[in-house]
Amino acid sequence: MATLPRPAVARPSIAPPTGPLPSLPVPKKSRVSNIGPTTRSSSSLLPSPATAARAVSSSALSLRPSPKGYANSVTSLPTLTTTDAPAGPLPPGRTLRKTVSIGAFPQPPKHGGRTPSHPPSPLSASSTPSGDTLDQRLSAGSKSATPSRRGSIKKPAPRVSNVGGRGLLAKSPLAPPSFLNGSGESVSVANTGHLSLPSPPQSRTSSAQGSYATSATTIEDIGDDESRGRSDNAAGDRNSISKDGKGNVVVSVRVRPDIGAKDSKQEVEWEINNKRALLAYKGREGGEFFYDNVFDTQDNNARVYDAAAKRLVRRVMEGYHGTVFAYGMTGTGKTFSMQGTATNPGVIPLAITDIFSYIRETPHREFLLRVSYLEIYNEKIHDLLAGPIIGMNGQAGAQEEIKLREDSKRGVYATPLKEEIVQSPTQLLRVIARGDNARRVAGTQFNARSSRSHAVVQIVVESRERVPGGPSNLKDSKRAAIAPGGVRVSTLSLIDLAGSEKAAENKERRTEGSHINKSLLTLGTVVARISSDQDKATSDKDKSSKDKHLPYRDSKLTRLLQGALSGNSLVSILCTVQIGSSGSIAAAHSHTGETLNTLKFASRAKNNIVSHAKKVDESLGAGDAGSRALLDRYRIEIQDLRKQLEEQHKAKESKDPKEPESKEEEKEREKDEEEEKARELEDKQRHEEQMLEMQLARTALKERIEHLNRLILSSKSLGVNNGRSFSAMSLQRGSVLSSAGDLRPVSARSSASHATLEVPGHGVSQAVPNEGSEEDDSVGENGDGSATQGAQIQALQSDLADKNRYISTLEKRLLHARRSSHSRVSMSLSHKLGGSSEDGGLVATIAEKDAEIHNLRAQLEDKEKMIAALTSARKKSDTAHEVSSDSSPGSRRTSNQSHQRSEVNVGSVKAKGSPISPKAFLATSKSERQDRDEKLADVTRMLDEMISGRVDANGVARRSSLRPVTEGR
Ligand SMILES: Nc1ncnc2c1ncn2[C@@H]1O[C@H](COP(=O)(O)OP(=O)(O)OP(=O)(O)O)[C@@H](O)[C@H]1O
Repeated sequence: MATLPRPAVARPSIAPPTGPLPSLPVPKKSRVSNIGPTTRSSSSLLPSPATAARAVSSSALSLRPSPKGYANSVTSLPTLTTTDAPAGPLPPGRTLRKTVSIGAFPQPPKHGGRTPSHPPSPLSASSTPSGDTLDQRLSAGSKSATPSRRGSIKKPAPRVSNVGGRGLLAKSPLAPPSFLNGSGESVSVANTGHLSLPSPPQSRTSSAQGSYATSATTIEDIGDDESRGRSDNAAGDRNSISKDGKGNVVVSVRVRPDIGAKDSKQEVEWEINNKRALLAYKGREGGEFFYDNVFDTQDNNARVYDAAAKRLVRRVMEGYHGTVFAYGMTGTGKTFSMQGTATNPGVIPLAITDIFSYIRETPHREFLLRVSYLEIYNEKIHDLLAGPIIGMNGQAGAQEEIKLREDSKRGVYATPLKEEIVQSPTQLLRVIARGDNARRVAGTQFNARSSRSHAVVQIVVESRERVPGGPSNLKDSKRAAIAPGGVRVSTLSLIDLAGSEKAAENKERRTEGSHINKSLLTLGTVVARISSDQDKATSDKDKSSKDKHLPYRDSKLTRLLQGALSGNSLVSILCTVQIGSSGSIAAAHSHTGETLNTLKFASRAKNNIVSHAKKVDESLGAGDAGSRALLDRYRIEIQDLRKQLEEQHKAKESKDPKEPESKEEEKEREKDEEEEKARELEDKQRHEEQMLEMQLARTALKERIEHLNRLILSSKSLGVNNGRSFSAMSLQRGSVLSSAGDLRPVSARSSASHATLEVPGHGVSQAVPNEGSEEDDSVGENGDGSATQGAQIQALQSDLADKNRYISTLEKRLLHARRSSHSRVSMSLSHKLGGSSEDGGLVATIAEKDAEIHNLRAQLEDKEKMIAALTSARKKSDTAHEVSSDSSPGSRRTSNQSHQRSEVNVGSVKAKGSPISPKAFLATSKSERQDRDEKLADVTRMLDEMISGRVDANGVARRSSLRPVTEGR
């Protein structure tokens, strides 16, 4: 069993599209080697560089009438003659690179339900059920590895009746999957550094045939290739492009090998001269047909591509619209030429290789590629990339109808059509292979896998100048995002037409055939009517009026090709024929007729179609053309996103999501702390105020106590130890005596002595010294205790009342101060008191002060008791005095007078006067005086003890109140 052919270098990776671009061979060099001396030595029919040069320069050839028969039958077709250019030697070793390049290309998948006529992809070998297929592929691979024109010649595969592919070819689940993974899955699109584009949407719906926005003029960018240092041997010398635009249309004829032909006579009648690009029929309707290229049966696809499409593809990359289509009878090799095989890739995969090679060779521009794939089947357009439509019931549903529309900018386009953005050759091939799988094919009389539809691959190429310095320079504005130049949007259309055929026996095939034939007939009609006078001198208005008379609308095919046929596009037409035919003579004769028709079509196309394709305008991101350019959209979107990112970054820098929170928290905390401090301060102030108030209260209490103490001391001094007190009492006594009416100065002295008590806040009568009171003094000093004691008690009661009022006033002030202070700081105080040692200390202080106040009050009460005791003693003394005086009227009177005095005259002895005369007082018995003295001594002792806290005030008023003595009594 043969082994798989191994290329010299690794095949392109079929890794996911997100991976880096695979290492691609350089197709130009590879394919150039195909026409090198080594290859050419194998056969005289091998193409040479000279042939290639001649082929491309054919547009500059002179036209002359054909001397042979075909010119007679088709008089309108001129015969082209040319002169071969000298062949130049090719560098050795290119054969190997060429083989690698071709062999590295994947095979567009075919349905597994049929016997493939093309060798399948070697990468699908493991799943290929047919060993023959594998052999075929290996055979093809071997041939490819040894470049030879024989490599492309093989026996046509036996026909297989197959039905499937949308009802034509059954797509068996066991069908070998394409190595391109053309299973209809969406191709993921990822960033690619090569394209320098962001990850775009995977696909989008857009037009297919748009972008024909420029008016047809002659090519004006001569020298583009030279500026790149590239030469295009296969496509020919750019100088061969005539100014009349004929160089923009390349018509080639490819002869399919027919190894199984039984009628050798057929081949004898034909002359195929690829050097001269001549195809001559020596039969009855014979003639010579000259084209831009004639490929014989041993020319492989690479040769075809180099000569017929390579230059066009390059021009598309430069900004021209280009259309390549294969035309010919069924089974003559259109699909073979367009798609090729794994070992003999056709125009489409080679173009894809070239596209990405061009991108690599053009670092100063950035590109975006999107691809769509449609077919026209029975005059209906179907999207081959849309995938199966699943209806509500889970079954296949109908695809949305695709219509052709036209506008002045985009020309004729199909919509809605899915477009997929591709970023690598593999990805692009996968997408196309997926469309191939969806294409309708069926077995016919002449082709086991006949294309039953016209298939149109459209690759939209967007490109723009790269901005120096990278995308960072595109920060300023949207306008800057598309600066310095606009975006070119050009379209490469690669079309594999269905083949014309005779009426088939199968009704379905007949229906298909009728549509195919009708559309091809329309195409022929349009091509036949296109005047070769359509040159650049023709105005657009005249041209459009002419277009209106052409039957483009008679078929969707011609409608879709209108832009290309009317001159807005570079055009390359590859007509395929088969010379010789197996079968009967009649069939062979019919076949020859079809071949001649194809040749006639090619000749008309060659002569009539004139393209004045012009490099498309670069859109500046505005208008319809600009709006179609995804490159602009993405760039602007990138710009916007970048701006947003920068703004977010700036915002983040200025206000870090975490920092602001922490700052806010910190501020909050600081605020709280400040508030706390303020509260603490307020609390402190309140404390201080409280302390101040307490201090004030304490001071007031102290003052009151001191006052009371003074008062007590005075009371003591009156009757106990203090001689001076007695002196004072004597004064008091004197006053008492004076109050009796006889001793006026006593009153005055009494007042004076009373004033010495210094009772605050009490109106004191001015002391009037009485010089004549000596007697009174002596009386007092001598123990006139009775009158003196009552006066003392009265004075004490008066003072006590004053003191109580004073205390009451102080208490009121304290209470008021507390209330006002409490109203200011009560709230903050409540926060601060809890817990702190300072607060605890404060509380303790307050408690201490309260206790102190309590003690003071207790002392005050004791003193009140003392006063009460004094009062009681006085009463006893009075009672005793009354008892003693009851025996004499004088004494009773004195008692009455005294009682009357005590009741009425409390504060002013002087006012009432003393009813007791000193004599009466002195008349008291000695024993009584002694008794009084004893009692007075007892009272004095008791007072001393009470003051010192040793005596319990039994039976006296409680301590709980600070009532004035007068009230308490
Ligand atoms: N140049 C060629 N060399 C070798 N085999 C060829 C060549 N051209 C065509 N064939 C073979 O002929 C068969 C028919 O070719 P193909 O399917 O490409 O014809 P077609 O023109 O596309 O037919 P249809 O119009 O019915 O689709 C295929 O098996 C293909 O491999």
